[in-house]
Amino acid sequence: MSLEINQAINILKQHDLLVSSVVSDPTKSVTNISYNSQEDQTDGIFFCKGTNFKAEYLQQAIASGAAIYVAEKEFDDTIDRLIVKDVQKALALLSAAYFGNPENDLFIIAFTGTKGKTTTAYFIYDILKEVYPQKVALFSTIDRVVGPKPEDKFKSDLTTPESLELFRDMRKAVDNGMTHLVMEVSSQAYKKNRVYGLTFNIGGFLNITPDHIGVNEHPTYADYLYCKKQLLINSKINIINRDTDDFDTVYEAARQTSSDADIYLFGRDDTKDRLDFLLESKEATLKDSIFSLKALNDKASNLGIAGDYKLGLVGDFNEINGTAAVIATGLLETPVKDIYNGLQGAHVPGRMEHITTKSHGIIFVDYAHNYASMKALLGFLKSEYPQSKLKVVVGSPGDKGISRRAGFSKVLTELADEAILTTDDPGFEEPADICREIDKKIDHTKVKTKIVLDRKKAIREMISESENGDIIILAAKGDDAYQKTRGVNVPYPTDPVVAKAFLKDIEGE
Ligand SMILES: CC(=O)N[C@H]1[C@@H](OP(=O)(O)OP(=O)(O)OC[C@H]2O[C@@H](n3ccc(=O)[nH]c3=O)[C@H](O)[C@@H]2O)O[C@H](CO)[C@@H](O)[C@@H]1O[C@H](C)C(=O)N[C@@H](C)C(=O)N[C@H](CCC(=O)O)C(=O)O
Ligand SMILES: Nc1ncnc2c1ncn2[C@@H]1O[C@H](COP(=O)(O)OP(=O)(O)OP(=O)(O)O)[C@@H](O)[C@H]1O
Repeated sequence: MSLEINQAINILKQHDLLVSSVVSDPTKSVTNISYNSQEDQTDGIFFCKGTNFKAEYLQQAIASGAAIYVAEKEFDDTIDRLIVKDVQKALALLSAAYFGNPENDLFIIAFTGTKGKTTTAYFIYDILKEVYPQKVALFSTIDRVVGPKPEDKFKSDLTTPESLELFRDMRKAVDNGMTHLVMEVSSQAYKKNRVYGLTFNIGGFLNITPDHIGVNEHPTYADYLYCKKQLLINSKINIINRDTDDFDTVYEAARQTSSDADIYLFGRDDTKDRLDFLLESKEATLKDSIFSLKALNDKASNLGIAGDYKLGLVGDFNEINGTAAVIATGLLETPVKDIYNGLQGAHVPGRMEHITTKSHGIIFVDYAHNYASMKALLGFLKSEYPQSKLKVVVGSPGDKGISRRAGFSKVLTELADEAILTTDDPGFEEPADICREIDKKIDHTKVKTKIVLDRKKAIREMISESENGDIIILAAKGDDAYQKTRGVNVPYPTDPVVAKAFLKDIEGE
């Protein structure tokens, strides 16, 4: 991979990002790209970016071979440099060019939403794999898949990677023969310009509720919404949940760059205007749910996807994600039988996984980790199993999503019977303080609670204290295999592994 400095300058000029440049030989090409001084920089272009960036990092980069740097201010006047208005935007544009614009060789489907991005991305991935085996890439919060071999699948660090890694992994995907990419786009991705300059073939909007608001994320809900809606402004075809909050704002964003013919609206309420697909729940059991999709106009009928679908994942919210996936894959003219089969067999690690026990009720492991998702989850379980006690093991992270704590107090009071409050990624906060903060706003006349900080112990206690008829919900951590504690990812076996190991001890195979 390489990038000629002339080309870099032209790209920056086209986007009105270049402030000044000092370049000895513009025909020279760099053969390395990095924003981390700890990496090799031989003949490379180095980006000075980040809130915690220090001038000494550039000196390290120069010492290890950087040929030119890109920054928002002059840190050093001894080597070539491009001074830009926005280094994150520059990083995205120049990374795309450096890696040979792999985005042009991929059909990219991207989804955003406060909740359901990962689930919808896996649904689409599992459906498309039926039609394009070994040709579908996935960039999700859980895994990144850039090729068909086992080593082409690895754990993600972010929901949407930094632009350099994004284009690097797209390049790998294209070189590995991938033709389609399904990805999640977080609001932070737009806030940090990780996807700057990228146009998506299909962009989907699932929902928005207040979340990710705080010092390290979005200053206000308005900023969160602004960032989230950017996905639709940057997508050719749009799929929107008609029932989302702030629908008018979201729809207007789609209309900025797409005509009505390229905007597909789905929802559960047929009295709402402009609806293309009506979603109706038909049947739900402990293991699966059946929903139907009705086409309400010619545009929708033309996709040929109306009918019944079965999901191997319960939760009425998953029918919303499933519908979005059916429409997205329908737009690719995927045969209905493949959509049906892919959806029926879809599996999302840590999302509504259920574990049956012999005499301790049913255990659900789910990633629900704010008021809206927990309300959807507990509300669904309550309506399906009105006679059962809902017993929740949950914690809330430190250093971020502070509003989730009050959200948990509220939703546990509204819907749970018992709760054990425990540790979940405490970061630099004391987990006991976080649990107490949740506990003090719970109405204890409605729900019985206790605090058990050791998460494994909390899970074991809840299982020991439950019997058939009870529903245990291990919430908010999904398949996470670590506890983020004081800057370190402390290994943790995952909730399902802890639960299954304990059941084996007390119930045998
Ligand atoms: C607050 C924030 O968004 N930070 C992101 C950002 O960090 P940054 O650019 O400010 O970098 P920094 O951590 O301040 O470090 C400074 C710079 O010095 C460099 N450095 C550092 C040390 C050294 O020795 N040499 C060196 O060159 C680093 O490489 C970096 O470029 O860019 C980094 C990637 O380059 C991200 O990893 C990082 O995400 C943080 C860790 C994070 O967790 N962000 C969360 C909030 C996030 O983005 N979440 C969303 C999901 C939200 C949702 O669920 O919807 C996501 O997309 O994952
Ligand atoms: N459409 C939806 N509406 C409300 N809640 C949902 C929806 N889809 C999933 N959930 C709930 O949210 C949890 C997280 O789902 P998922 O991982 O798919 O969302 P996400 O948008 O990727 O979340 P995050 O950004 O927090 O990683 C699920 O475990 C489920 O409890």
